[in-house]
Amino acid sequence: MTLDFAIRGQAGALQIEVAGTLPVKGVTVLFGASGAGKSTLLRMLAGLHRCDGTIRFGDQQWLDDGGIPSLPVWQRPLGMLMQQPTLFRHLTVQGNLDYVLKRRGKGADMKAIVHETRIAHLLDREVHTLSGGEAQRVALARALAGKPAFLLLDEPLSAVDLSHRESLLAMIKHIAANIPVLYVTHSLDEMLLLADQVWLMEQGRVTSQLPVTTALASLDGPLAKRSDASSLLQGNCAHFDADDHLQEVRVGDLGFLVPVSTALPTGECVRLRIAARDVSLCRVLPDQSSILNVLPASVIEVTPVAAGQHLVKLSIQGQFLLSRLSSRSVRDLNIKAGESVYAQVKAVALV
Ligand SMILES: Nc1ncnc2c1ncn2[C@@H]1O[C@H](COP(=O)(O)OP(=O)(O)OP(=O)(O)O)[C@@H](O)[C@H]1O
Repeated sequence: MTLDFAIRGQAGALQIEVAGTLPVKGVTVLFGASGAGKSTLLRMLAGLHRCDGTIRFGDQQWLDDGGIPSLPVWQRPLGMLMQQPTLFRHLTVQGNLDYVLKRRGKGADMKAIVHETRIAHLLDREVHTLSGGEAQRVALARALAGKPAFLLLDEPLSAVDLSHRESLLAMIKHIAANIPVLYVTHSLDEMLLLADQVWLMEQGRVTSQLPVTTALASLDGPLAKRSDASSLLQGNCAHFDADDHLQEVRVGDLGFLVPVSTALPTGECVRLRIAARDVSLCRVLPDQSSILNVLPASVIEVTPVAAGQHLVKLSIQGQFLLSRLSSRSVRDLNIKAGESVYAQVKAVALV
């Protein structure tokens, strides 16, 4: 079942008009400048901000221009997490969960949810005694208790301190394997870890809806223009060299060597994150280099991105890799579309 919508509404002076189909699987990251209308779009979908148009989930009509009253917020099978956890402060953690269970949590496996969100030790606590990270985990558990068909997450890590972000992100990633998520963030790290799709939002409009690998590598898009522009490659784990702690990851016919502390299961599907500034190019295969990953690639596109800097989009086994080079190197090496080169990848990480 998909969530299909074509809605419009007003947020102050900003007119929001968006049509889309939220994929039924994985994480769709909604990305855009501050004030683009991301939070308002989520609130519109949830029924918390007035809008016109249509929203349909399978055969369930949530909003209809034709005059059918819109489905009330609490009847929409959505779980929502805001920047600040919105819990009832006069209730305990258990009280907050019970509140949802009474209304729409019929059949929810609370044992599994409490375990998944690691809040068993918090159930008797008063909400006002929780840390930001703990409160957000309780809010996540409460969202899951309503047995949502979709999760709408609006910068859920912004009130969580750094030390708890990683575990909450891992939790969200795990949950997203079963429940589709629309996720608002400004963070490239979060996008690289979670996103399957990226929707770019500008001034109340969604201007592109792309797979994350394509969005990252779109040279005319906002992600490639960032100084921390990065690529994601999909691969499968192969041999682990226990002596040097290097995990081989096969990307098509090529193997990347990735430093890891422990071996990953052979065949496991992983993502490789490679910053554009960690990729340099050479014309011939260097015969003596400290760089472990030197791989043949072909140039797709070259564009200037900043003073004295060019971005090169490469194809490597049919996937995209970005390289940020000095304009002088681009000129001296005569890097242009269609050329064959070697990409020297200085740093690569598993995400
Ligand atoms: N209830 C409201 N009344 C008036 N203006 C509003 C209202 N809600 C949002 N706005 C305005 O609408 C615009 C979009 O706000 P919104 O919070 O949706 O943007 P955003 O993309 O989520 O931004 P950020 O990334 O900073 O959270 C902003 O200019 C905001 O001030």
